[in-house]
Amino acid sequence: MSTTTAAAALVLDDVTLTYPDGDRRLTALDAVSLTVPPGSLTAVVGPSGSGKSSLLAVAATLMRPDSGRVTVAGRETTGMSEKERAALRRERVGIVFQQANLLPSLTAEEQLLAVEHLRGGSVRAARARAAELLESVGLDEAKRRRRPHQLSGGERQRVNIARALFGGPSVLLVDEPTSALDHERGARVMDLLAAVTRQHGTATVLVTHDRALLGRADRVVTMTDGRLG
Ligand SMILES: Nc1ncnc2c1ncn2[C@@H]1O[C@H](COP(=O)(O)OP(=O)(O)OP(=O)(O)O)[C@@H](O)[C@H]1O
Repeated sequence: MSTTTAAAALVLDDVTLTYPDGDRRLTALDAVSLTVPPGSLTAVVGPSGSGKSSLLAVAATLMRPDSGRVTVAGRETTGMSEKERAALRRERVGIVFQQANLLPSLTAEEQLLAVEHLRGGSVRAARARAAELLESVGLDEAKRRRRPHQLSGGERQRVNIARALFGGPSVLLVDEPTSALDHERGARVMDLLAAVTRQHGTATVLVTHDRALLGRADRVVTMTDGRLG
C-alpha cells in the first residue's frame, strides 16, 4: 500500500457498484478510485444520474460495492459485518444531506445531544462541547435554544454540519448542502465547510451542482456515467 493511501482518511479503490435494472444491471460506479487526505476538501461535480450520490453512499459504507475496496480511517470496510460497518459509521463518518433532516421538536443544541444519547454517552458532559461546536459554526446562545422552524435555512444547515462533526469524524460526506440556499448564504456555508475541514482535519467529500462554489475545494473531480475523471 502506498504512503498516500496509508495517510488518507478515505480511500475508494477500483470500486464498482451496480443496481438491478429489469433483467440487467445498471452500472452506477465503474471502477472508481479516489483518495482523500485528512484536512482536505474534494468536490464532486457531474450531470444528473452520473453516480455522485452512489459515490457518497459507498463512501459512507451505507452501500456495499459489487467489487473494489473502501477504506475509512485506515480500516477496510467491504469485508466487515453490517454491525461493524454501523459502528465505524457512528464513530468515524459525518454525513450532511441536502435537507437538514433535523428533528422538529428538538432545539439546535438538543439535535447534537441526541447523537450523544444514541451513542450511550453522557449528555451532561456533552453539553459544553455541543455549545462550543454550535458557537463555532456561528450560532449564538439564543439561537442554540431554537427549534428548526425558528431558524433560517442557512442556520439549519449550520446545525446539520455541527451535528455531523459532533462525534469527531475522520470522514465528512456532504450532499448538495447549498441547494436550498441563495448564492450568498450558499457561499457562506461553503466557507464554513472549508474551514471545518481544516480545523477538524476531516477528509471531506462534497457533491455540488453549484460551480461558483468550487473555488473553496482543494480538488474538483467530475463524474460521467459512473466514471471519475
Ligand atoms: N436504488 C436504485 N436502483 C436502481 N437504479 C438506481 C438506484 N439509485 C440510483 N440509480 C441509478 O444509478 C445511476 C446513478 O444515480 P445517482 O443517484 O448516484 O446519480 P447522481 O449523480 O447523484 O444524480 P443527481 O445529480 O440527479 O442526484 C442513475 O442512472 C440512477 O438512475
